[in-house]
Parts: sequence; structure tokens; C-alpha cells
Amino acid sequence: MLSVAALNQYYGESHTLWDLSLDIPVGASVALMGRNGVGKTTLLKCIMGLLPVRSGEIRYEDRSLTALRAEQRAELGIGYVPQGREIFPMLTVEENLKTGLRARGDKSKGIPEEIFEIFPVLKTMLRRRGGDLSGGQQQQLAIGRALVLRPKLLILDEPIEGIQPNIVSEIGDVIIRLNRARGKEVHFEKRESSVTDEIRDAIVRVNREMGVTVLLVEQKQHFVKRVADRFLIMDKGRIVAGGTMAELTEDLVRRYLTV
Ligand SMILES: Nc1ncnc2c1ncn2[C@@H]1O[C@H](COP(=O)(O)OP(=O)(O)OP(=O)(O)O)[C@@H](O)[C@H]1O
Repeated sequence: MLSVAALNQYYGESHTLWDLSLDIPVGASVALMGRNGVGKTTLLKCIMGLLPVRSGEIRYEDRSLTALRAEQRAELGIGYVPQGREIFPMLTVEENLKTGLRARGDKSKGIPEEIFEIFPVLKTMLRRRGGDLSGGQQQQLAIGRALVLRPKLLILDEPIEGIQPNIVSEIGDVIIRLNRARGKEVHFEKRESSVTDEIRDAIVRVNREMGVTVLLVEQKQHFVKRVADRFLIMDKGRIVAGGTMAELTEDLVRRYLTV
């Protein structure tokens, strides 16, 4: 679904990502791990078009993203929840959610109702200012905002940083639920009379809601083991290991993750 090939990125003269390549298969939930400062956030920002790259290619569903602006990448179906959430504290919850729609050319469609099914608390707080929400509620808002364009790939940067333990498990549940259908599309061969429009819409909606491929940066292993089925490890701007969660050995943890 997403592939990065031989990517090089610099901050000024400082070479940060080195010939970096990776592949995220459709339907996977992949944890990108590594110590502080190895380049995880930088990589996500390059994928989203928020930082320029020096060379290499980023492809999404067989299209090159390299020349596209951040909004165009969002429009193609990539949702992004930045580190630190970056919600607008002075805007209401509703206004914050609407900022997620800005990439869309056709602005006539509003916030999809399923956002409130996933995060009921947002519905009760529509008129509250973002800055008045708790940390966990702000994170739900940040994820909700990333879901308003119904992305097929959801990228999250440290989604449980600074969040209370009870909300951490809720955020974990949401990620698992979003990812569960493993990205498989529902196809209707022909209109069957037994399937009403309402049921058809509900199936498509639930599938959309739950068929999201996930790429998340996260350090906390218990959380990663719960929500991800694959891992990638970065060190000094390169991918140095990857595999299924069962292949994350103690040796890898010692070499690349423990501080
Ligand atoms: N805007 C910037 N200008 C210059 N250097 C930067 C900038 N942002 C990050 N860096 C440097 O690039 C390197 C990679 O940083 P990055 O934030 O991508 O790492 P990270 O793995 O996400 O770390 P963390 O877990 O702390 O978020 C670090 O050495 C960092 O100091």
C-alpha cells in the first residue's frame, strides 16, 4: 500500500534519513520503533509531504507521492495524527474536526457520523474549545480529525504519549477496531433485492471504518504488541530490522530499543 525507496532527507547539512526503504502491506498494522532522535518523526513528515526530501521515492497505491502537496496526499486517503496532537486550542471540537476536511475539493459533505460512533465523547463536546479538553479527549479529537476524510492509511506519531492509562487502552481499542478488517474491500456484484440501500451503506461504512491500514510510531512495547502485527526498527536514519511481532527478539530490543 505504501512503499518508500532509497529516501534521503537532510535538515540543512545534517543528513537525517539514509537510503531508507520500507513497505507497508495493505491491511497491516505496523509499529515503527527506535530510540529518540533516530528519525521516526522525520520519516512520517516526509511521507506526509510536510518535509522536503533530497532523493528517493514514496509510492502509495502505485502512485508516486513525491511531487504531491500534503493536502493532496490526505485527499488520496492518508490520515495523519501528529506528535503532540496539534489540535487548535481556540477552535471548538466541531471546528477542529472540520479542519480535517480542508483538503477535500468538494466541501459540501460534513463530518461523517461514524466519527461520533467511534468517539462518542466528541459528539457531546462539539461546542467546547479544543484547549478545554483533557489530554485523552484531545487525542481522540486528533484521531477523529484524521479520520474525517475516511483514510485508507492512518499514520499516528506516538498516540499515547502523555495520556492516562485508562484512555491508553481506549485508544488501543480504537486502533485495533479501525484496522481489524485488514483493509479488505467489500464488493457488491449486483443490486440484490434482499439488500436494502440502508444495509448496503452500513456494510460499506463499517468496512471503511474498520479496514484501515495503520503505521504508528510508538515506543511502549506492551501497547505495540497489542495493536500492531508487524514492526520496523530505525537506527541512525535507517531501517535496521523488521518482521512480525513474534520476531521482535530480546536481542533486537536490547540493541535498538532499550535506553
Ligand atoms: N527541524 C529540525 N531541524 C534540524 N534538525 C532536526 C529537526 N527536527 C529534528 N531534527 C533532528 O533530526 C534527528 C531525527 O529527529 P526525529 O524527531 O525525526 O527523531 P525521532 O526518532 O522521531 O525522535 P523522538 O522519538 O524523540 O520524536 C534528530 O537528531 C533531531 O535532532
